[in-house]
Amino acid sequence: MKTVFSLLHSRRAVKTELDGGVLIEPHEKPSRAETILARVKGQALGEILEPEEFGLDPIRRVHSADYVEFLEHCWTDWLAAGKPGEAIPAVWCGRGMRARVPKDIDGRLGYYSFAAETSISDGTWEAARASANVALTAQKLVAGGERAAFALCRPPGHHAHADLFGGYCFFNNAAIVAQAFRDQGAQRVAILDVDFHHGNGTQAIFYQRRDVLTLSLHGDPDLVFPHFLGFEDETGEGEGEGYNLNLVYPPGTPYAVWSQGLETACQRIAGFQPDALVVALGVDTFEEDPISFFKLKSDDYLTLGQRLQRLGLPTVFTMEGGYDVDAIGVNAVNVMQGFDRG
Ligand SMILES: NCCCCCC(=O)NO
Ligand SMILES: [Zn+2]
Repeated sequence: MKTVFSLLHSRRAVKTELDGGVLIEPHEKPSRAETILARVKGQALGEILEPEEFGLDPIRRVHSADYVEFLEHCWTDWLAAGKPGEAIPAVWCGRGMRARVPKDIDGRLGYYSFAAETSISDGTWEAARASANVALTAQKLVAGGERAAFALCRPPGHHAHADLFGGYCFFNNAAIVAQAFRDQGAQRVAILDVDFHHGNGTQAIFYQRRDVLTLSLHGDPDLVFPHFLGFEDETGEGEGEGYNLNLVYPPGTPYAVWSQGLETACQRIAGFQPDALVVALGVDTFEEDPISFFKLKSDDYLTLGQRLQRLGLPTVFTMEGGYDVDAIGVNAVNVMQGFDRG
């Protein structure tokens, strides 16, 4: 399987993540991508390509123009306001307030985000743009005939809404890929999110649409991020009713249980008969992940890859979460090797 990777991921090197009331070293750090890349090379998974430049149009097919504009200028606006630290949202449009875009950078940070753990600093814009280019390059490979491709994206994307960042995500790479398939003539696309956390952004982007089926297996939002979306009664709206599936699991869930949900999702995908499949691949489902509570083991990712291959669909993998850096390379590449072996 070919991998797409950009060294520009390393421009995303914030020093802070708000966690438990303190600023910690971010879990979403450059060594995650470097470790996965080393494993891709060590396992001779396949050719490694740099991304092509696709510009802002494919991004704006998913994200609002004002949100993209905000992200491009956020850091310089923050500096111009004389702020001493990294850009962290601290005020939001609470219930009963007015959802309008303020002029002030503090107000705009809150307007365009849903969580405070995702700091912004110099280079975040460049890295997020490169991550979307990585995903679009993988999509182009698959649209061009490759059975599958691995978009080694960093920063991740599945929490990003059309005009909201959060959960370490800025551009929703999986959604951008799905929309690119649709814009190139695919009638139906499925997005399967196997990250530990609910793909709230992906769900929201396609919630009223029936051309893109969104499915997510994840930790109970009553207990974990993103807390305010991802419950099993969210099945789509209007035209999209019946085209969203959430499967929620408790602490300690092992592969034996999680894989039953995977099977349910795979059967739903098969019934939808998509022209392409996008897999939002987080491996924070791993038993040792520092911020999650499932109990998948490294070999389970081989089995996961094999099951996905059996769907028989052109497939783009977009890298999402996974924070046990020692294991992330083995776990992520196991999915690809399981897929390749079929
Ligand atoms: N306390 C913030 C947790 C953000 C979750 C990021 C993630 O892995 N999403 O898939
Ligand atoms: Zn996650």
